[in-house]
Amino acid sequence: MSQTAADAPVITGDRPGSFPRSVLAERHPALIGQVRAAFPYGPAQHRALDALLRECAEGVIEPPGPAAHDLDRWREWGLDEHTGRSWYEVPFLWAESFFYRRLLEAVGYFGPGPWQGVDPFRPFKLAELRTDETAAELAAPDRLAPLPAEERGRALLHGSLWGNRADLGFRLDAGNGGAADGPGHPGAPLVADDSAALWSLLPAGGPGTVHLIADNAGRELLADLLLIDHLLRHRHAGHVVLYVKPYPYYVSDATTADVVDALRRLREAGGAAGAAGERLWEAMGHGLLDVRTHPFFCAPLPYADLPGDLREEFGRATVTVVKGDLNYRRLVGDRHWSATTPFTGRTAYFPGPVAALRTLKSDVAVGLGARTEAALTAEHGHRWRTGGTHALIQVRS
Ligand SMILES: O=P(O)(O)OC[C@@]1(O)O[C@H](CO)[C@@H](O)[C@@H]1O
Repeated sequence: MSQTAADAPVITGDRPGSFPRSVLAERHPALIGQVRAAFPYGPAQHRALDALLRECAEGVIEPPGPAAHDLDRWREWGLDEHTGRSWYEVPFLWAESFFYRRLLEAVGYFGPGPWQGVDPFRPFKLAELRTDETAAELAAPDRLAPLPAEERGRALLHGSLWGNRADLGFRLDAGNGGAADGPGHPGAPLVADDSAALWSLLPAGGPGTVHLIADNAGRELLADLLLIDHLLRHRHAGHVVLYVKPYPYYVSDATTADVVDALRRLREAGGAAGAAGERLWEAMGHGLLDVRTHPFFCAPLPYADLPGDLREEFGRATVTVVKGDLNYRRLVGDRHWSATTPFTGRTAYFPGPVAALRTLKSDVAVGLGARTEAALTAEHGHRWRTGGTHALIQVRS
């Protein structure tokens, strides 16, 4: 069934027991606690964190101070309209984005001062680069090495897709600890799989430009970088642009510093992963791999509101690959769509071919077959949408 925005309600946290409500009421306070415990913050930062905690628990949305560096930008993004309202009643996407903005402000990230630029999530991201799971993933390219390039490409695409499950915000929920034991794992059937269409946009030897809008640092980014190396090495793309966040966001979203950490981790891994790390390091030096960012990547807005400069950039890409759940919400619109609403219709506005690679971790889903949706709901209830156990690849050529 096709649907327009007018009949698909915007997702908010107003319903007790709903997924967004649990994020706002439980995940955010837990995150404040984790960040506080990870740094020797001073009294002013503790007071600001206490205030944010109170505000999340019982209060209404407060604006940033009048001297905030980005006040005008947030005004354009709906601040005046949402100030003074409950966190639960404003659009979920807006509330989450603004929460991360406020958390960074509370710990002094935006400065001026000695804590300016100190990423409050960095200890968690660095720890992830040192886990056994990460080490196992970095050994995988050695096992893939004897396979034909096409098969390796498919495996690396799936690695990048399922890498999206390694999102640190998602793992804050106690109930999500078991996601790894659910039906989802690399190789499990996808709820939608347009990967053939994706590969047909990227024939080997083609001079294409791939734009990849990154999601999480750590394991997901390592897998993305291995895929990018494959695309460049086998000439599926002559140029790759990797878009990252301009500041820490949704706990583990990748920034430029995280790309550097990931490239260092790849290089020290040795073997096939290490060789990929060396090639990527050089590719950056030669401008074959560009890392870019833009304030819009931390905006509480859908991609339908892309600013003109990004619209032009994406319009020039052979394909833009959009990673992860949050980017998916922004790509199709953070609304209660019917799951059978066509993906092609929802992304028709996008200025060029676009591919979504995402594990399902929120209420939003479009582009599924009616039978697929019915089977998923019969087997898992609502949980297939939010549990991170299912994944999709959707393409609009
Ligand atoms: O974009 P990602 O990393 O795949 O997922 C981000 C995410 O965990 O954060 C939101 C809740 O905070 C959810 O909508 C979504 O599942």
